[in-house]
Amino acid sequence: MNDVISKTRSTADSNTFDTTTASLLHRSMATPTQLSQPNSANLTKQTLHDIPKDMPAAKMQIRDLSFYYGEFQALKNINIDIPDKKVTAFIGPSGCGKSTLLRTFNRMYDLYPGMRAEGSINLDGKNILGKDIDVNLLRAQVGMVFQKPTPFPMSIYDNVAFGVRLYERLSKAELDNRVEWALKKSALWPEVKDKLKASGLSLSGGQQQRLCIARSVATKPEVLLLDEPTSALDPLSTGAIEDLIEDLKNDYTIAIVTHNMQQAARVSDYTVYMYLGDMVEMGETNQVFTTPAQKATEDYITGRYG
Ligand SMILES: Nc1ncnc2c1ncn2[C@@H]1O[C@H](COP(=O)(O)OP(=O)(O)OP(=O)(O)O)[C@@H](O)[C@H]1O
Repeated sequence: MNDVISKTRSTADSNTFDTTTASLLHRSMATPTQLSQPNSANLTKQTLHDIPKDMPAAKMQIRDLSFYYGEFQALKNINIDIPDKKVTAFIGPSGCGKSTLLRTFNRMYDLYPGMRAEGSINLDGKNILGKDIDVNLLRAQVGMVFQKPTPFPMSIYDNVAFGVRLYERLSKAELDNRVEWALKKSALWPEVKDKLKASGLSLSGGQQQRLCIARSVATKPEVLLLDEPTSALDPLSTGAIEDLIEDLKNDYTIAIVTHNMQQAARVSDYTVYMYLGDMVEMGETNQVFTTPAQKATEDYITGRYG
């Protein structure tokens, strides 16, 4: 697919994509979150050696990653492996840097002046923080779904076809197939197949979020980033998205930020606990939730934090 993207990207209207993405991001990044006050300060500093030894093959390797909003350091020397075709959940108190970390995985911060990352993030062995990286191509490889459903003001069909049209040249029949495929992958097809020309904005919140997931998977990314994807949804829609995540991990490497401990426990294979910009603990979800290595992790997941 990368070849296809490389060949067609130069002819695509990438400005349209960037402008739309930028306005979406502006909405999601504009309000800095309040820093939480600690009550569990005795953390053992995480080091590279603390990455679990028996991890499956890593799709992404994050090494000594620091991130700055101007002078403020939001991420401090993070070292994590993101396992291939697994779900990795990021948990931690408000303001600990979960969303910031997720946004480094496809360099969303590039759209904003004064933000910078140091260290390296290797995607299949290539450092995506390098100057030579085509960020449009990167964002096709690493798709993102935001907290609030953000369908574009266009038809359901066009929402899903949007990114595909930017990066690939498909015939009408091929595009129809891709749209149907993505809507089926996102468990939305039965509900929208008879109204593909209706506005994406006419769907319910839960349907809109599945539409956004369809839009992301339509370009066939390798990694899917989900930033609190169900926080604005009712329990039924949340259940549908969680089932979907379970299904999608057969094909994609998924990183999810969630405030919902039960959700992290339900959907993820690995869990990362973060605190004030540090990665405190990473392990198999079952281990992190039952026998956390750090007292701070235990306090947080048992609700004794804060
Ligand atoms: N656009 C920004 N400009 C300046 N500082 C920011 C910006 N976005 C986030 N921050 C700061 O960076 C730190 C990490 O924020 P981030 O949003 O990544 O935390 P989070 O763990 O995702 O929080 P939440 O769970 O509340 O969404 C916080 O101290 C926050 O105030």
